[in-house]
Amino acid sequence: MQQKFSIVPAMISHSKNTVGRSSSLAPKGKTKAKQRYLKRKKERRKHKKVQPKHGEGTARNEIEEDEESDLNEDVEDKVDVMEVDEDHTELPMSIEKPSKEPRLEKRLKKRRKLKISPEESAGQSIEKDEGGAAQHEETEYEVPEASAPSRSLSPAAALPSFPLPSLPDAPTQSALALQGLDQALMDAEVVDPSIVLPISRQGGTATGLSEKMQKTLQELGITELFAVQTALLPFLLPSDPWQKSLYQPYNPPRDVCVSAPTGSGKTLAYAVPIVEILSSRIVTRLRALVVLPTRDLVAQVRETFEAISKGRGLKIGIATGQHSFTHEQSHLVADRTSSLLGGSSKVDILICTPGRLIDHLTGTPNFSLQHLRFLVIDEADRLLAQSYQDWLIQILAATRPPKPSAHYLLEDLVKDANSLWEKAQSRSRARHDALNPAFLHLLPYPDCPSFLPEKKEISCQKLLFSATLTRDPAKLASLELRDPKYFVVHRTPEKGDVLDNSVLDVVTERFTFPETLKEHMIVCETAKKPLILLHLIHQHHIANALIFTKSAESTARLVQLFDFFEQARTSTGGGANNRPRISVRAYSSDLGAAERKSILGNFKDQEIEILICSDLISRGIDISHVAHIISYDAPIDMRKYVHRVGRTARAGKNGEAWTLVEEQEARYFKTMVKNASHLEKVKRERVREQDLAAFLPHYESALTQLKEVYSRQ
Ligand SMILES: Nc1ncnc2c1ncn2[C@@H]1O[C@H](COP(=O)(O)OP(=O)(O)OP(=O)(O)O)[C@@H](O)[C@H]1O
Repeated sequence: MQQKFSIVPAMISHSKNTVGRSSSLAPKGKTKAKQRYLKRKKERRKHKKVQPKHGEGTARNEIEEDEESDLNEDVEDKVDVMEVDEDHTELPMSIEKPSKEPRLEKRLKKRRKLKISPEESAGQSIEKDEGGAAQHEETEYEVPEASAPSRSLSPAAALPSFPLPSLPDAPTQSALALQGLDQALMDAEVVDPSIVLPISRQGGTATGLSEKMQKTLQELGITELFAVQTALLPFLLPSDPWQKSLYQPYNPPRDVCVSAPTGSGKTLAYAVPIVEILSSRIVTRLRALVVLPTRDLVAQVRETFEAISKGRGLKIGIATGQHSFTHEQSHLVADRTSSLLGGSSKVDILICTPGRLIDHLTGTPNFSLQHLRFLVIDEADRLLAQSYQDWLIQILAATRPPKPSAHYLLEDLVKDANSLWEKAQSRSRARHDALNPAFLHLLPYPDCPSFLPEKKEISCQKLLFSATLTRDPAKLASLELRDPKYFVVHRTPEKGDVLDNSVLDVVTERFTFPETLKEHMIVCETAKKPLILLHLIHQHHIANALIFTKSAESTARLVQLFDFFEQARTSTGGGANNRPRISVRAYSSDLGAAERKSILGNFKDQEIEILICSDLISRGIDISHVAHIISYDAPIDMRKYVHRVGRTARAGKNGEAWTLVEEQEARYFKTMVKNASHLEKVKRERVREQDLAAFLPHYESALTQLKEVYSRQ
């Protein structure tokens, strides 16, 4: 009995403030469990007395057995205490310390330590009733595993053994990628990039193009349609003339998302149908809006539109912030003085950057998007990542008719007669001409109810394009696409490809690269990178190249070093080869818009051989003679890599891409490319020390000069 009580303080002694009555109460209140326990104990004692006769138990064994039995008792005591507690019998508060068995006491002390819960260790006392429950839980888990089987008297079934917990198999990468994916993307039409379709002037039906357009394209040297165009033109220009009509309020067109490699002709894929459809318009309204991320791209796309819309009478405008706001306003809107509910546009097609577009939406009177038939978002993934003034939300709101205000007027009539009067006044002052049918309820007189099931859906068709289209469901949802149709221009799977699902490849960023592109990488020491770049350019006679750095600052520094090197090289007779001094210029956001335009013009005219640039022109820019791309600073993600290298090998031309990878970046870069299943396409090149030797003297002289310049600054 003493042993039984000796265990109780072990469970509660750490809680000095526990409330309880005298110990004499506990033995008296024998429960059935206690009686069972005492019976078992008796049996065990009997059994022990018998044991020495059979075994050769030493004194030590006896002690161990004793301890074991104590432990078993300990366990059972705890069970008893639990039962006592369940019966709401309070535990004894003061218990005598056991006078014998120091080893057991040691073990108990150890266990006491283990039993201290975090709250208690923080000095909190536990109320006995509440703490009791907590202790029960502890007690159950504290039973040492080894001692569990020794409860020989418990029935085996009382201790069911459960299988060990095991982790389920992780879902495959492809399963994860497809989770939450838009069904429309899963049902995408996959287009083989090698498909071409001749533009024949006789059989116009194959391409759906008008005679006029075929003639224009052929004059531009375009004799066949590229893959993305063969898929998109029939979709946007169906043979049914009704579906080609300017507005389709009863059968609004489906929205379109296109993922196609760099240089595959996406611009013409949307520009041609827009020009074809808008050509039937009679009055000028803003009917096509093309949003692009940079001014340079706006200028480029404008050239394309102007080239293919010759003789159509369509007016094309741009808004990029390059000119003053009033200048732009005067080019976009005909009448800014009177209030026109239908807006007043001077252009049919507007190509713009999102920031400037929002400025006009909010600050230019009579600038309206209610007549939009096409909303094009090119480089969609880049633009959707940009949240400037919630540009997308504002644009979409401007294309939608405001909610009919009939109820509103009635309710407001009661609430605020004054404001209603003002509204009615301002509307009646506004001229109502040119209202889109879906906006007719803006008129100050009531909307006549009709028995005809008249739909008033807007006919604005959204067209999204990118070489690295987003799969982000949230971003796609923000576009409020109407029954979207996806086109994915993707290489057909090669033998041995693990994944042969093109859509899966797109969503897992296994992008398609131009067939005509050759890729290399050079792993090098950071300190030797500039020297290796110079060697590369001279060794491979590189010209018509874009060299990408990580920032405008790096661009400026590298250009200066390059200039000093060329100066040193040519002043001593040409150095390693007799190549005349290479003309190199910087192109980054550090330069003003006019200077950038002029530099880009000079590069296009091949007056500048090499352009060292930041990622400002890594997207979309189309310069046909670019033969080499050098990533002086390795790109940090696959999308950036795709767009950089995509500035060459465009429209079926050959091109080479080089990436200089610093030793410490090599692992990251290789993993990135490997994850895109592209590593085998990137050939590793090695540069030997002796190859660099010829460039070293001029390089060192250039470095010294550069240091001087920077120390002066
Ligand atoms: N059918 C065609 N035949 C010949 N050249 C074409 C054809 N379609 C487009 N091109 C030319 O291909 C080049 C690349 O086209 P475009 O700039 O539209 O590519 P992209 O797919 O938009 O590339 P990126 O994703 O890099 O912006 C342009 O110079 C364009 O004039």
